[in-house]
Amino acid sequence: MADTKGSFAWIKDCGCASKDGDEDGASCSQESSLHDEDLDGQSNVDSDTDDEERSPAYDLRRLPSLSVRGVGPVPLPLGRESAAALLSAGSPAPYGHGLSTVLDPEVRRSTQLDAAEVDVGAGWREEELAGIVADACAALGVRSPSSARAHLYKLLLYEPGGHFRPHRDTEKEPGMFGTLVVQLPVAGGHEGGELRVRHAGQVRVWRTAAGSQEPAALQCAAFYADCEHELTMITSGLRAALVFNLVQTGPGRVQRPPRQFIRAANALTAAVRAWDAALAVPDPGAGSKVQAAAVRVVPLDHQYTKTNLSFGRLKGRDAAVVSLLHGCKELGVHLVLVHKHVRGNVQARYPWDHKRRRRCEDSADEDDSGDDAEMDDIIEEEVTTQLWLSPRGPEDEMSGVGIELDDFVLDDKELFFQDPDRREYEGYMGNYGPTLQYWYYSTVAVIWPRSRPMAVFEAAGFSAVLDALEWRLADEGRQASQQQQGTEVEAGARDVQELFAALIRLAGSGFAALGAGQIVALSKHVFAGAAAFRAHLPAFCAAVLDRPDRKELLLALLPEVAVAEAVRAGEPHAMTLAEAMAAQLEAVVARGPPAPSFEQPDARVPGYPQVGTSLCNEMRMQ
Ligand SMILES: O=C(O)CCC(=O)C(=O)O
Ligand SMILES: [Fe+2]
Repeated sequence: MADTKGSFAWIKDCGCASKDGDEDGASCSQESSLHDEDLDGQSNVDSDTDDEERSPAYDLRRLPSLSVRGVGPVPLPLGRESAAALLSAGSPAPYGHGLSTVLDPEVRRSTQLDAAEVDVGAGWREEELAGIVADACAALGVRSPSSARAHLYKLLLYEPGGHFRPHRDTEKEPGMFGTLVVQLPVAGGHEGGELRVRHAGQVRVWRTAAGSQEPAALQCAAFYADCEHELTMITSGLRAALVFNLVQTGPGRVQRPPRQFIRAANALTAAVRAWDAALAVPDPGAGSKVQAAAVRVVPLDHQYTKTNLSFGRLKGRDAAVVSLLHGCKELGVHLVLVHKHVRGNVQARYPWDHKRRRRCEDSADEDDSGDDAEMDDIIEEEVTTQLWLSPRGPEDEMSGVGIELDDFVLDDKELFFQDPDRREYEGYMGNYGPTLQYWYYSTVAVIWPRSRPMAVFEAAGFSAVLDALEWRLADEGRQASQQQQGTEVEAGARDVQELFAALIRLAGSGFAALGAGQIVALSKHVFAGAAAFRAHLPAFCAAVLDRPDRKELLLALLPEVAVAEAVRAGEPHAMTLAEAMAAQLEAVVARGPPAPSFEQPDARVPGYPQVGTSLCNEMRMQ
């Protein structure tokens, strides 16, 4: 299964000889400079990495023939003089903060040279780098490695104190899916500097100092750009690294499931058929709408953005899982970006919080950064879907569907991690206490039995189905005016019927269960829609007449164009509604005219208060 598993980070060390007695317990052997750690810090070597550890190390590869504009050729390993020249040619490296880039040595301290200044040599790029990229792609589980390229982004230099706090890399160019770091040999090497890559509760650690003194060694790491990573402090020496964007070129192709998945694919098909069959049998005991819904949500491992989400460009394990789902003919699949936004009050952690507040206001130096603030009460929380993607492309119609996807997650898995992906703190503002905002991002595959094409709308509820129905009907009109081909029109008509059937199912015991607004909205379809809708007319009218809110409903329904026309044409069911309305009016008339009243309780007559007062009094004509 080697080509179906995807690791989130790949680290290729130098392969130099093992040394005993390394300070932090790690030797620079291949086995020990690569670690997986659980989040609690327990280290355990990942047995999956055996293969890569046996393959040729990069000290067998040629070093780049580095040349830097304004500095000239830079021999490797990097000597003291070239290092000084590079440091003075470079500039402090900023980091991305929201839409801007910010210089803050607390967050990032290193010197950078832009790709445009640096030449690694065409030969090295085409041969050695291409090999490194191929290895990285194999280890990361990239499904079409032949279209992956590494584009140089920066040359980075870290002096003692250099570091980069935990962050995720933004997509710096279209198709970017990961980052490749190639560490260059520097005379004397460096101490400190662990690259720690976190993903889905796991951490992979590269002790970059191990082997950094090897004169001909390249050490590399690659990771998916959405994985949080950090470089801990360099404590001595100098670290030099080329950072590349890993990019997929060309359009990603929707993948077929790997051959090893045949058994899983068969099992999936059988499971979907059983699911579909179970849905066809109404089960009054099934209770929750979630159980009965024909939709399930499969959370993906990685995060994606509107620009890089694509069936053909999924990362690691996600690619295999989605190819399996998409390969199942019985299933419909969409990829969906889901965001959760939470705003809340900040936990008051100190009994003297009020004093703290005053001190914050008084002193500009006081730390009100909120770095250690925690949320207390939630003021508002909202889960939204940002993009629905089918294998054909974005499905705009779906983006407005207010479906609570977190209700439908397979195996009751959590859709969002406990830690937010983004947080924003707002300190004390006037009379308001500090607030925190959290954003959580998740990408999911939404699946449903293909025999129920409207399952997502149905799971979202009555209004979603009704909106979809009206949208389709309007679309049908547009298609008819554009003289669309027969099969498309048929497919549209099928969708409309399917939606209407979903509406009736959602009404549960029938129209009686619907809200008044929903009844009015439906009336035009049952009175003037396609034959399949009109078949429901008797049940619809009977339900209206049976309802306790019959009086208001009739008042709202009879002026509706479709209903009024049916009455004018003498349609029998419409006539029962009109007659019921007439009976109600007769009852009102029989009670005689109401006593007219001229009460004006809010009357104000400026300058003539006594007139105003008398208008406010009860003034009935007897
Ligand atoms: O220096 C490294 O190894 C990592 C650098 C990094 O994370 C970045 O440039 O975004
Ligand atoms: Fe980074």
